[in-house]
Amino acid sequence: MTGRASRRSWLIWFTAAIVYLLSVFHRTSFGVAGLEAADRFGVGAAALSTFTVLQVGVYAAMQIPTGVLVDRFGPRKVLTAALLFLGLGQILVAVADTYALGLLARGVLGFGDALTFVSVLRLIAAHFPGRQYAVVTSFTTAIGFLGNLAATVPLTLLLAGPGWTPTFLAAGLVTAIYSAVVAGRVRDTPAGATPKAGPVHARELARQVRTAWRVPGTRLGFWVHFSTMFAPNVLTLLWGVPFLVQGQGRPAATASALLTVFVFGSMIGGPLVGSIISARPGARMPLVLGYLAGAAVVWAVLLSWPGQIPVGVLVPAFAFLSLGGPASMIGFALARDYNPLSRVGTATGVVNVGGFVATTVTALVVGVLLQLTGGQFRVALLAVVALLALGTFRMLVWWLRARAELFAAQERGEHVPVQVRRHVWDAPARKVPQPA
Ligand SMILES: N[C@@H](Cc1c[nH]cn1)C(=O)NCC(=O)O
Repeated sequence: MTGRASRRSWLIWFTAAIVYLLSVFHRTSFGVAGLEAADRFGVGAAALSTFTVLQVGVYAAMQIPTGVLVDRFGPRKVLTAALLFLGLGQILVAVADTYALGLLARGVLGFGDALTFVSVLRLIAAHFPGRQYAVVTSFTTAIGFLGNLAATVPLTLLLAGPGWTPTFLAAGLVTAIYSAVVAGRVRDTPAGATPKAGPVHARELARQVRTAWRVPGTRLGFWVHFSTMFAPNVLTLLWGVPFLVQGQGRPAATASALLTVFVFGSMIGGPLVGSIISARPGARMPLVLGYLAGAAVVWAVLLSWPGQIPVGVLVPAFAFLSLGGPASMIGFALARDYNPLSRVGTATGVVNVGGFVATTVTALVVGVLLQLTGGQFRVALLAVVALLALGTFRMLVWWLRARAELFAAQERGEHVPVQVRRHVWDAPARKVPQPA
C-alpha cells in the first residue's frame, strides 16, 4: 500500500504483535525451566538439548508451508491457528510427566510458533506503506523480546511459587483464549479483504514457492537472513552457556547474565536498524556487509584470545553480535520489495528458512566437533566462522545478480524499489539490440 497507515491498522498490528510476544515467551520458556524439566522428565543435558533441536527443526521445516498458507488463507486465520497450537502445546507441557509427552508438547508448540512471525510480517506488508515496513517489523521484534524477558525472571518466580503445572496451564489457557481476540479484531487488509481460498492444488503451491525462490531479491534476502542471524541464535539457544561455563570457566549465573546482552542489544538495535533502512533503503546492503565484516573481527578475537576472555571484551563482542538479529530483518524487507503482495507471505517464509537452517546446521556441527575434540570450544566454534564465510559468499553472488536485474529494470524505465548506480564490480550493461 501507499499513503499513511490508519489508526485501525496500528491497532490490528498491535493485536498481532502480541501474538508474536506470546510466541517468543513460549519458545524461550525452557531457558529457565530446563533444570526443572530435567527433573520432571528424568533426563540429562543431552536429552534436554533435543527439545531445542526439535523446536528449531519444526520451526524451519514449517516456514515455507506457513508462507504459502498465509498467502492462501490470510494472516488472521493463520494467527488464530497459531495461538490454538501454542496454547495446546503449553497446556500439554503443563500436564506432561514423561519425556515422550514433553517432546510432543514442545513439537506442537514449535508448530504454533512457526505460524506466527511470517503472518505478522504479511499483515504489516498489507497495512503499512513500503517505507514503514522495516520500522514496523523492528517494533514487532522489540515487542517479541518482551516475551523473551517475561520468560526469564518472572517465569523463574512463577515456577518457584505456584509451580510448573499452574504456571504453564495458565500461560496455555491465556494464549488459547487470545485467539478469540485475534479472530475478532484482525483484518487481513485495510479494506478487510481476505484472499479467496479455493481448493489447494499441490502443483500450484509448488509453482508459487518456485516463483518466489527465483526472484533474485528473495534469494538475496534468504542469504542475508542466513548469514546474519544464526550466530546470535546458536549462542542464545544452545551453545552460549556451555561455551562460557565449560570453555571459559565462568559461573552459570554469570553466563546467563552475559547472554542477556543479546536480548537488550536486539531490542535496541532492531528499531535503530529499522529506522535507518526505512529512511534510506539504499543503506540496507552496506549495513549487512558492515555487520558481517565486524562479526568476522569479533569471532577472530573470541577464538584467538589466550586464556579466559575478560568480561570487558565479552560484553561489547556479544553486543555487536546481537545486531545480527536486527540486520537479518533486512532480508524480509528485500522479500517485501521484490514480490507482489499476493506472494509476500511465501517469499517471507523462504527468507526465514535461511537463518533457521543455518542455526540448526551450526548447532549440530558444533555439538559433533565438541564430541570429536573432547570439548575444544575454539575448534568447535570454527563451524560458525565456516557458515559465516559460506553465507557471505552466496549473499555477494546474489547481491550482484539482484543489482544486475535492477539495472536492467532501470534501463527499461520501470519502477524499482531502490535506485542504484553501476560500480566497477557490477556486470557491464547489456547491449540493447538496435533496429537495423
Ligand atoms: N531475525 C529474527 C528476528 C530478530 C530481530 N532481532 C533479533 N532477532 C527472525 O527472523 N525472527 C523470526 C522469529 O520467528 O522470531
